[in-house]
Amino acid sequence: MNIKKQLIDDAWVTSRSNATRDIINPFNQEVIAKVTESDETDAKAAIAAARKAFDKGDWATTPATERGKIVHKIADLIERDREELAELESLDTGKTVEESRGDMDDIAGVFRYFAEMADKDGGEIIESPIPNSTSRVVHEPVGVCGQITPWNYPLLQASWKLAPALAAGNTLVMKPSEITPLTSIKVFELMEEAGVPAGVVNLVLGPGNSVGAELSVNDDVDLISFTGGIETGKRIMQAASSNVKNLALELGGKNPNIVFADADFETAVDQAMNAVFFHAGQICSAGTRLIIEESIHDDFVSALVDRVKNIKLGSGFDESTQMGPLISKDHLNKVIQYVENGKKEGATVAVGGRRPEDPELQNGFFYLPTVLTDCTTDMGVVQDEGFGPVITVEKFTTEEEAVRLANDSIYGLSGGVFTNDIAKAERCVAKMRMGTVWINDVNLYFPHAPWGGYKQSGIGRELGKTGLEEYQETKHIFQNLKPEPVNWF
Ligand SMILES: NC(=O)c1ccc[n+]([C@@H]2O[C@H](COP(=O)([O-])OP(=O)(O)OC[C@H]3O[C@@H](n4cnc5c(N)ncnc54)[C@H](O)[C@@H]3O)[C@@H](O)[C@H]2O)c1
Ligand SMILES: C[N+](C)(C)CC=O
Repeated sequence: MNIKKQLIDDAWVTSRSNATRDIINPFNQEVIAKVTESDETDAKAAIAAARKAFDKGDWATTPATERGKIVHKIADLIERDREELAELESLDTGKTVEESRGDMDDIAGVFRYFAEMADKDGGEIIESPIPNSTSRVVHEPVGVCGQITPWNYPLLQASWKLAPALAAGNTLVMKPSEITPLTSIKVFELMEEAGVPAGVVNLVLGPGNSVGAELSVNDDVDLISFTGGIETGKRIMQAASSNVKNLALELGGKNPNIVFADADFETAVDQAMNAVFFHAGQICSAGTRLIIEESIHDDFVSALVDRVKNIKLGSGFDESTQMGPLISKDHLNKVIQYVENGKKEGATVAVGGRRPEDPELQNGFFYLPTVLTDCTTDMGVVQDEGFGPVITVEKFTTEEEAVRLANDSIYGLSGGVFTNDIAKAERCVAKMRMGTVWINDVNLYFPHAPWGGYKQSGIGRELGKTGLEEYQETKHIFQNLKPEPVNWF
C-alpha cells in the first residue's frame, strides 16, 4: 500500500521520522490507507513555509478578485470529484454515502460563498471628527493561520476554515484529525490544481499532542482556528497565549430540543430522530436533550421508540443503511460507558442501550440508537456530551421551565423549539443562550449564516460575514491633509 504524503512548502513529502499510521474503516476495521505520521519537527517546517509565503510571497496582495477566482476553481474541482470525495469520506468515517454526498455539496457551496465574498469588501470611509483629515478602515489578512479539525465532519469542517482563509489572503497550515485525513489530503491536491501558489497551503498529518500543540504554541502562527472537544480547546487557548494569537474555537454541544404539546406531533417525532441519529449522533449540534411537555410525554416517547427500533444499521455503502458505526473502538467504549453511567444515575433505557447482535455488524463499531427516559438535568448523561446515538428525555410543564432546563448547561451551541404558537417560539428563542436556534427544524446550517457557540461551546463564528472577518485584521488609516507643527512641547 502506498504511503499517503503531506504537503509542505509546495512538496508532497513523508515525515522526517518516516513514521506511518494505518487508517481504519470503522465499519469493518480494515486498513483503508497508510499515511505519513508527523511530529513537531514537520509542523515547524510547515509553519516556516507558510511564514515565508506570507511575508515574501504575493498571495496577500494578489487582487481579491483573482483570489476569488482560484477559490471558485476549488469549488469546481470538488464538484468534479464529488463522488470520489464522498466515497472516501464514508470509508473513513462510516457515515452513509448519501450523507457524504450532501457534505460535498455543502463544501463546494462554502468555497463558492467565500469566493464571492473575496472582493466585496472595499473598506469603509469614516467621517473624521478632526478638521482637514481623512479616516478610513481597511481589512487585511491576519497572516499565518494554524487550522486544526476533528474527525466527525473531516472535510466540511476543513472547508469552513480553508475557504475564508484563502479568500482573505492568508497562508495556512492545516492539521486534520489523525484518524480521518483522507479527504483533506485529496482537497490539498485539488487546491494545488486550482492554482493556489506555492507555500500558501500546507498540510501536516499527525497527532494533536505534537503537531497540533506546535501549531498552537509557535510564535510564527498569527491565528489558530480549532474545531474539536472542549478540553482540547482549553489546552489550545492556553498555548495560544504564548504570542497572543487570534483565536477561534468551535467546541462541543449538548443541545436541547424543546417540544410543546401544540407542536405538529409527527413532525416533532421525526425531527427528534433526525436531530440525534444522523451520523450516529457524532454531530456537535446533535439534539441530544429532548425536553417534552408533560401532557404529551408518554405518547411522544412511545412513538419515538417505535420508530427508533426500525432504524437500519449497516455499511454506509449500502443504500438501505440509515445509520453507520461510531468512529473507533475507543469512542464506542466511551459511548458504552456513558450509557452505563446514565443507568446508574437512574435513567431508563426505553430502547437500545447496547451493541447490536446482528453478526454482520460485529466487526464494526456499532451501537444501537438509544432513548433514555426518566432523565433530569442534574444527571451526567444529560450534562455531558456523549457524541453517540443517544437521546435523553426530560419533562416540563411551563414555558419558563422548558427554557430554564434548556439553558442549564455549560454548552451553548444550538437548540430547537417545536410549537405551532409562533409568539411562544419567539419568546423561547429570545431567552435561549445558544449560537444557533431552530424553530420547527433541526441541525440546519448553510454558508450564509454564522455558526458558533455561546458559553463553553466556543469563541468566534465560522461561516457568514463573520466567518471571513475571523481571517482579517482591521486597520484604521488616518491622514492629516494639512500637516503643520502642533507646538505642544
Ligand atoms: N462546534 C462545532 O462546529 C464542532 C464541529 C465538529 C465537531 N465539534 C466537536 O469536536 C469534538 C469531536 O472531535 P474530536 O474527538 O476529533 O475532538 P478532539 O478535541 O479530540 O480533536 C480535535 C482535533 O484536535 C487535535 N488535538 C488533540 N489534542 C490536541 C492538542 N493538545 N493541541 C492541539 N490539537 C490537538 C486532534 O488531533 C484533532 O485534530 C466534539 O466535542 C464535537 O462537538 C464541534
Ligand atoms: C457543524 N456541523 C453541524 C456541520 C458539524 C458538527 O459536528
